[in-house]
Amino acid sequence: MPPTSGTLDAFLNLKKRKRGTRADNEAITEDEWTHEPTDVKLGILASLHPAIDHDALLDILLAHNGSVSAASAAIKAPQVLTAKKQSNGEIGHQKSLRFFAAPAARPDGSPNSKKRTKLLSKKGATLHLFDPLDIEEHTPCSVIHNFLPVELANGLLREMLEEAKTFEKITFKLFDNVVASPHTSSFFVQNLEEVNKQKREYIYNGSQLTDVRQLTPHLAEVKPIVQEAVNNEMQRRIDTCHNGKKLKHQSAETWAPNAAFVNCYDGPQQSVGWHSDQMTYLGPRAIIGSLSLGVAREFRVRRILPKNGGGDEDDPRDPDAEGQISIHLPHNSLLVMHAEMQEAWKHAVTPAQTIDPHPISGRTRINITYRYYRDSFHPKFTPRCHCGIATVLRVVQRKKENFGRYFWMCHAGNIPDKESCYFFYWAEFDEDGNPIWDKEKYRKKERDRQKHTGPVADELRV
Ligand SMILES: O=C(O)CCC(=O)C(=O)O
Ligand SMILES: [Fe+2]
Repeated sequence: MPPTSGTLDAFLNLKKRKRGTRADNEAITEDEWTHEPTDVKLGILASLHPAIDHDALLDILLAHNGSVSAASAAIKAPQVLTAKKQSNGEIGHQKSLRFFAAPAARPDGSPNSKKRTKLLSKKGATLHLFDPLDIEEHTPCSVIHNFLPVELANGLLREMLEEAKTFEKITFKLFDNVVASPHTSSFFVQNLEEVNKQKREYIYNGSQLTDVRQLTPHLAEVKPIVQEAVNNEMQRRIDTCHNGKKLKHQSAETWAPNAAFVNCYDGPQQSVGWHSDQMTYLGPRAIIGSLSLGVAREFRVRRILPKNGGGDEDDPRDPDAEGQISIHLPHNSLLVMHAEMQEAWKHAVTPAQTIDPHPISGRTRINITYRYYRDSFHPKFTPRCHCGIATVLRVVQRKKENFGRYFWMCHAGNIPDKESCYFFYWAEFDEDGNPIWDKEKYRKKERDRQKHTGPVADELRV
């Protein structure tokens, strides 16, 4: 999610100031910002370059000695080019794929099972995809348009618009500050018992959720339809892309969603920054069924390019390093994020300059991600850190060394006023992604950790 300032208010005030005085892309003078703290500078940079990772923005800012204008100029320079908006600001039209594609291996790097093409979406270019065949060929996603019967889709949209009136922005800690996501959301589970369990037993970004709701009638009605479609899509992907063999650590179970995370984007500027979805409770190789309703928006994906520390390759922090792919998601489309996605790709909903209003929702887009919380990933089974909190499951994405390896780590770095205890434990899974707990190794790790008082362990620097 994009960074904002030290306090949200400060950030919003700065944004107002900025909006009131200049257009978003207009040059900024350094004098104004020199004495602002880093997080405020980051907020300014984020508002000028909303498509760039907050980690990358911080790195770029630091590389330019904290100068907002120098960092912004560097981002605009061709070598750190960001998402390209079409000059007219409208959602792009399909470019000829022949221009971008040539025969080669599959985009996720796994062996070919049928003749495929390699995307030539280059640094600095965004490839806009509308056609489900292109989407499944060039990304780890598949899309079904006109997914639900019209009345059901419209009914669900109306129901979610009503619910969204009381959605809130998620707050989280970023660089020692509490900031808010640039859209609103809420979390829905099967029944009251699950609501209470979610509130008491699960931790997100270091804290418990306060807004957890029961699936509404339409959310519940649509769930089995999504379940069936996602399982079919999963199998089809395994057959067509992986020679009939699921990925290592991909669950062999039926995908059976038991939660829905609902996002509301009210207007073209609301967005979600580059991220991979949390796998802590879903397990490795998670699959997510994502339903889009209302205004069509762009869902962008990009492959993560890990770095080996050499610095002689393309900058992996650059969101455009291998080009972004924009998947256009109209009302009533189901996007399946397949097992290849969360570990090795990031996704975002970038701000739009203009949108075509939807007859029911006006400028608003609703997105529902159905998720399968697996029993074996309940926090009562996963490692606890020194802070006494169940740990978060992550995967090495930034370094070539250990790329794709999973680990459990302390959440507390995300909690305001709390320091991380730097707990770190390599995660092990069986072929189907079930956790393997080597109790002896875990106890030894515990003893070692308790002795550990020094700086962050090297293995933490992922
Ligand atoms: O709105 C979308 O399409 C994506 C939302 C998302 O990435 C998320 O909820 O994690
Ligand atoms: Fe996501």
